[in-house]
Amino acid sequence: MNVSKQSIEAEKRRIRKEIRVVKQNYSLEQKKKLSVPILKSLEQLPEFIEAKTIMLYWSMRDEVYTHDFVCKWAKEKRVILPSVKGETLDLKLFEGIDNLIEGEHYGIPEPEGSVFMQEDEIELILIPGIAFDREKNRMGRGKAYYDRLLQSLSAFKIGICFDFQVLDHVPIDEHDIKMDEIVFQ
Ligand SMILES: Nc1nc2c(c(=O)[nH]1)N(C=O)[C@@H](CNc1ccc(C(=O)N[C@@H](CCC(=O)O)C(=O)O)cc1)CN2
Ligand SMILES: Nc1ncnc2c1ncn2[C@@H]1O[C@H](COP(=O)(O)OP(=O)(O)OP(=O)(O)O)[C@@H](O)[C@H]1O
Repeated sequence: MNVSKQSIEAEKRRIRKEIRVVKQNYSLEQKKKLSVPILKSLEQLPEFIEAKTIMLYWSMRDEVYTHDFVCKWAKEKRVILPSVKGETLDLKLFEGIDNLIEGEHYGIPEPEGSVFMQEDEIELILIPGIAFDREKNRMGRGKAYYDRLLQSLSAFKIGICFDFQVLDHVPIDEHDIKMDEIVFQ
């Protein structure tokens, strides 16, 4: 691995640590409250309003809280969630909380059932991240799941986060894929 790649990864590690510390100042309840206005602005974007098939995520404790949002919009739109499959993400249709099972590796709830194959029908993807910058760069948890997934999808990409996750600059390497929009508050 060359020197610049090493320093990018070191910088990403430093940022992940820094953000983790800030997040510890907020309880789950506080994060749920902070998530409400963020999701409100998401719902107002024309790209969101118009999309019929959207990929969301089932939030982990440190992310913008999406559980109620997923259930709400699944009544109006086709909602897809990621399912961890080795080093890649499968896409699966959300068919209600009762059909969620614990995912492999990280235990994130994900739909049980067959893989959603019509990838090109996904119009919008909501993507969590550890940090974003104003150039719409994103860095995630360091496993490159979304970077790999986004290579093959042409949907409108929206990064979502709390305001303290927006930095002046996040380090990027050649694999990192820019967002089309960042929603935060
Ligand atoms: N809600 C949610 N679902 C998602 C993702 C995500 O970021 N958020 N993913 C996006 O890629 C995929 C899962 N990727 C993950 C990659 C790494 C870790 C992870 O390293 N966890 C650490 C501890 C948590 C942390 O780093 O803050 C661990 O298990 O030790 C978790 C999930 C698919 N589903
Ligand atoms: N599309 C890809 N194919 C192969 N390797 C990749 C790809 N994207 C990134 N990598 C490598 O995977 C490692 C982790 O990448 P990176 O730090 O960019 O992940 P991330 O954006 O934080 O994670 P995620 O996308 O899961 O949220 C790096 O060594 C990176 O070079």
